Amino acid sequence: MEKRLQGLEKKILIEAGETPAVVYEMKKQVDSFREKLESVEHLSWLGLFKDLSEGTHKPSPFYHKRTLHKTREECEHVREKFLHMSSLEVSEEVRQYLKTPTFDNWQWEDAEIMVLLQVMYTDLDFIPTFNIEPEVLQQFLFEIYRRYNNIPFHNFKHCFCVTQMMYGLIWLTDLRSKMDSIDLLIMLTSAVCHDLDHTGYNNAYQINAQTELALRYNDISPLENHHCAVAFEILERTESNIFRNLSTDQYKRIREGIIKCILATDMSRHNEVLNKFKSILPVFDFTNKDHRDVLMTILIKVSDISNEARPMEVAEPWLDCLLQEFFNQSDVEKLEGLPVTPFMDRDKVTKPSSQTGFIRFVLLPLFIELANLFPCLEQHIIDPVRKALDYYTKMEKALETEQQNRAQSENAAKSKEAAGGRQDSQTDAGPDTSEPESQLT
Ligand SMILES: Nc1nc2c(ncn2[C@@H]2O[C@@H]3COP(=O)(O)O[C@H]3[C@H]2O)c(=O)[nH]1
Ligand SMILES: [Zn+2]
Repeated sequence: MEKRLQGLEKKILIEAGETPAVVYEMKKQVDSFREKLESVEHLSWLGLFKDLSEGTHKPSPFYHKRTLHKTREECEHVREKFLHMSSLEVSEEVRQYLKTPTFDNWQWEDAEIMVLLQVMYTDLDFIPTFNIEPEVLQQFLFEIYRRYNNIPFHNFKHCFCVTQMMYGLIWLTDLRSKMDSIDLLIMLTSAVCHDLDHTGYNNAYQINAQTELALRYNDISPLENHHCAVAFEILERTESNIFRNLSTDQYKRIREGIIKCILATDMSRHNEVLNKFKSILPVFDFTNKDHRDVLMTILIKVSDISNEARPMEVAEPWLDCLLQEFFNQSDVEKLEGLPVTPFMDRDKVTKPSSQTGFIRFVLLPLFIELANLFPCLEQHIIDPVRKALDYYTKMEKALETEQQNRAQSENAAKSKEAAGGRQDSQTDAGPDTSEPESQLT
């Protein structure tokens, strides 16, 4: 509209020699319309962002500067790179490294990540077992890449990390000898799909803001239901349906499994899922389907929150990304007058405070139960988490000491200032009788 108006203005200017008042009026209306659109957060996917840096809070560095969804150009560029690279052989060294929780995602760009996901499907023998055509797997992976948004944390790289941890756990625990291929396919594909089209605002926000998702799913795990629905939207299309050569019964079982796994990632169900696992642990039986189903939900939950099980140089940038997304949500909650999610509030949370509580009360209790079933995991996922807890506990103490020191020196400076002020006023008013020295003089 703006462009057409500019064109019209130019034409009139050439023909009439000056801009008529009616054009000025129209320009004013277009400006005010743009302003209106830019201030409406829920229209952000139009690419018309309200820049939160105008507010009193420090702006999130890039969150609002980007469009939520990937652009067509961005996708095509990555797709071309991916297709080009997918024919290249991935070295044995990388294939082995990919099976370990020490894998560093930050060293790989998105097209390479897609190749690595392809390697996972290949090395778990899914291609021949389920008769998956390479082009269909590539199309599936491309759609997955496309439907993760440009947000700080719940993005395609997070999808990869969760899937890679799941993949690592499958190898470390030798699950291939304990569960059948369909279960493994369910686990890996659930991890790939588990946060599809996340917008960077959690369920509490969805429900409080009465978003479209909350309305659609009646406030019941709106996000997880959506991630799952998007997954099956992709799988409904023949060209990206990696399950298209399976029997109806196999497809049914896979669909049921994926739905269970993705819905279990809703953290409001954390205790429910963990308690179920604890109750069957003493009698855990791999031949029991119910037991295997619960284990699958635990494995996806562990993978989903496993950043702190990674080396510090991999984990710490993830925490920055998470806090960026958290702070953005709480900023928006404040702006919209919604209840502010306490653990996302930049005025209340610090890096170490966020991690010590999370590791103590959420991560370790969950990881320890999984390690009860698979003691070999202790060194791979529990030891690094304990190290991280130690690191953040020390950081928290250092921060507290620094705050105390700062408060003390501020108080000292204030008292000094007050004393100086008093002395000045006393000089004006006459001798200070309270001071021994002045009494002597
Ligand atoms: N504080 C903290 N929270 C985490 C971490 N990893 C995951 N989470 C939380 O766990 C949640 C898992 O589900 P979500 O992806 O919805 O959102 C995630 C975050 O809220 C972490 O390292 N630190
Ligand atoms: Zn996730």
